[in-house]
Amino acid sequence: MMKSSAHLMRAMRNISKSLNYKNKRFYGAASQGDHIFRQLFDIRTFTYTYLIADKTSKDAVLIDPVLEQTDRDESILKQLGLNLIYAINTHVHADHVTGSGELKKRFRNCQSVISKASNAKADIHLENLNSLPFGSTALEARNTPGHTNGCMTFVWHDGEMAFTGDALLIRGCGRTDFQEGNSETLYNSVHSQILSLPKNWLLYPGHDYTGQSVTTVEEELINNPRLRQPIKDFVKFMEELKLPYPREIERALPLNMVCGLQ
Ligand SMILES: N[C@@H](CCC(=O)N[C@@H](CSS)C(=O)NCC(=O)O)C(=O)O
Repeated sequence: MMKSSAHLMRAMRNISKSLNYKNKRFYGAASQGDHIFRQLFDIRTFTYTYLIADKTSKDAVLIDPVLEQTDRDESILKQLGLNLIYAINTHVHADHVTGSGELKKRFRNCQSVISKASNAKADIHLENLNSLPFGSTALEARNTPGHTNGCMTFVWHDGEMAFTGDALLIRGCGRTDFQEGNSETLYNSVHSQILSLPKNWLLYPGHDYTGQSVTTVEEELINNPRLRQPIKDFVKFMEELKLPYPREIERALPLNMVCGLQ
């Protein structure tokens, strides 16, 4: 009996080691340590929204909220007793309308955030390497153009993770055929600003169309079929992608240029 429980403990330790799980690491949801983290999904547009909050100050941020999920986001924030201070957009989305405008109406301390390079209207415009502090932590904003000119990736050093928007998707990347997209620029952004992070850091995408939720720098360096290629092959691959335009592009772009419903 003693032997088998020791065996079980050893096996469990090995499993957590192989998952690289430390108390500090978060996957889909966590509330241990000083922070709360949630990965939320909009099934209609396959969009991920991320909630990060500081447990002590109760200050919270949402990355890439979706308009149609505002009731969900409001409920979670209120149930957890959080103050939403930033509704952050990784870029001007073409496939869905941001929830930023509606969230601002429901949370009076909430400010909309987007990159300066996006040329969109917002309360806060970020430039490369700006820090966005909340509670005792902060997000670092990195310019990662290529999918759009104004795309930003948000690096959360305390969580050892980054939110890549549509620059890097799991085993994929954002399309580069509209909104000033440029595949060479995207390749250089992803390699220099995202895949240069420590290999075990977690990467959370803006969308997933295949049922996956999280990856790591190392996994993408090895397995990303687009980005592990030399740049010239990547550019050719992106030229041949030929995806249909997003269904909601005509509704989404003008509203997202002013950070959602006003
Ligand atoms: N079918 C969806 C849009 C799918 C799409 O184009 N996704 C974009 C991100 S949102 S602009 C993308 O970059 N996809 C890359 C890929 O390889 O799929 C809709 O109609 O909304």
